[in-house]
Amino acid sequence: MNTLEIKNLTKFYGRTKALHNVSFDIKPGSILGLIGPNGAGKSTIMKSIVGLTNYSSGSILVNNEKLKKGSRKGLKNVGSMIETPALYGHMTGIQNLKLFNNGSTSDAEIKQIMDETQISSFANRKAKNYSLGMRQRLGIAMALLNHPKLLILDEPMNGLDPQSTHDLRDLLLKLSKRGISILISSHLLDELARIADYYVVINHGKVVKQSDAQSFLSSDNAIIKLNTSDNAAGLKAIQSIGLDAHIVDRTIEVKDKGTALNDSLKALVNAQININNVQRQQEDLEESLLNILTKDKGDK
Ligand SMILES: Nc1ncnc2c1ncn2[C@@H]1O[C@H](COP(=O)(O)OP(=O)(O)OP(=O)(O)O)[C@@H](O)[C@H]1O
Repeated sequence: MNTLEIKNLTKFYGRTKALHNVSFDIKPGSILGLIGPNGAGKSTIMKSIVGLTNYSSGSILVNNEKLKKGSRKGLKNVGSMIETPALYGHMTGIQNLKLFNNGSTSDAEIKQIMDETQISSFANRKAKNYSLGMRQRLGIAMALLNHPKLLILDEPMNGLDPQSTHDLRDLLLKLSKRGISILISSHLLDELARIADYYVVINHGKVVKQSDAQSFLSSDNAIIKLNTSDNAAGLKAIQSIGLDAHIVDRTIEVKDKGTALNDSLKALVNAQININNVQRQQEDLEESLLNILTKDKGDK
């Protein structure tokens, strides 16, 4: 059973179509990174799940239970922090936490959540005096109340310093190992790449790609970098067998497809060019995303 199933979610803001037939699932204990440019529709998906906005059509199931549009019923298993957390500024962090406890979280569990999100040192101060990072951490603590099976976090690393970002990453990995599923959006793609098991790429309200993290990054976009005794002649030899190659920063770069590595090496040996260095460079998440978005533009 999937923790979350979104099917054909479509949303109009007035006449603007913000989401168009969006479908994806999250399995128990997995972390799904929702990525895409500004205005792509990530927050709208998250808000639709937690009933902060009414979607126009489609369905959302949490633990096989279909959510009613605009209703919070069925959300007992969902903890969320979307945009800036909704805090009562005149109340302290602990008071805010206790207010959002529906009674199912014991004091000992609240203490554990405070320790895990590292808010104990400022939990007795009024929330209106918190920095952005403190607000984020309290927001995450609130999302962890009431034993969620699904966590929805919109840009949770916003405003966090490097140490807090690192700690949040560890916490999210720990939670996923406990079986909690996580839907997370972030513009910090390097950070996301360290935790996500699965990615869904949204562009102009549509899912343009979804895949597990491993195949997302090992898709046909790796590059072979070759340094040889004569790069100009080497490039010619590699291009002559039909491979896509260029010289970048005094290195021959070959698009890694199929048997490109073997074929390039053979071509160099046949042309009697010495190979000084060979590297295979995997594309990172940011490059993958840019490639997908560029391709999506080209398809239009
Ligand atoms: N309340 C609203 N009224 C009208 N249009 C809206 C509203 N909220 C969002 N939109 C539009 O819906 C589209 C999707 O916005 P959304 O906030 O979901 O994008 P996002 O991917 O979360 O972007 P960002 O990365 O900037 O947070 C955008 O075109 C946006 O202008």
